[in-house]
Amino acid sequence: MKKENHISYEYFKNSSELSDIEKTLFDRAKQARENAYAPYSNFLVGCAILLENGEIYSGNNQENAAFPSGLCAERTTLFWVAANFPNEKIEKIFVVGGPREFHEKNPPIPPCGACRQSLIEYETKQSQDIDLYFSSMNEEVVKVYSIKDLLPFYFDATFL
Ligand SMILES: O=c1ccn([C@H]2C[C@H](O)[C@@H](CO)O2)c(=O)[nH]1
Ligand SMILES: [Zn+2]
Repeated sequence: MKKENHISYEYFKNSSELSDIEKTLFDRAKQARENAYAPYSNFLVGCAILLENGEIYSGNNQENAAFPSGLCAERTTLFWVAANFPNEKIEKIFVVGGPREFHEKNPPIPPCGACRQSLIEYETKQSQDIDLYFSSMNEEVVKVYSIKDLLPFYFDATFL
């Protein structure tokens, strides 16, 4: 039996199409990207997280001379938020990435597989979907309505 799994997502040609809170998140993620510690890849990523209490927290990728010891912007920010506000639900996450020397053609940067798995953990835990936006510096934005849409057949605690 063949089955299909489709996802819906939103595409913004330019950030001017975003709502005010979305623009704020985009700005915060871009600011955080400036402080990324990425001397090895020169690929800078910023992330901003909106909690249900209205607070916004941001972070960026942190690399290491021992390459696998570094961490992506999404998990750096997510783990800090989860460590400090374990009971606040996450409403929206905005990710902005691209090479240090940015080119107009650089596409929106989606979270890597490991980050998708970590993000799923917290979406499942809070029993509320998270809007995830990802963009490049050229202002094109993709929005998905749940982390689950980025990770079909995801593994979570229900299997344990
Ligand atoms: O969505 C992504 C993709 C990559 N990176 C980081 C990891 C590494 O530091 C650099 C190059 O992969 O970008 C992120 O932070 N988030
Ligand atoms: Zn990642």
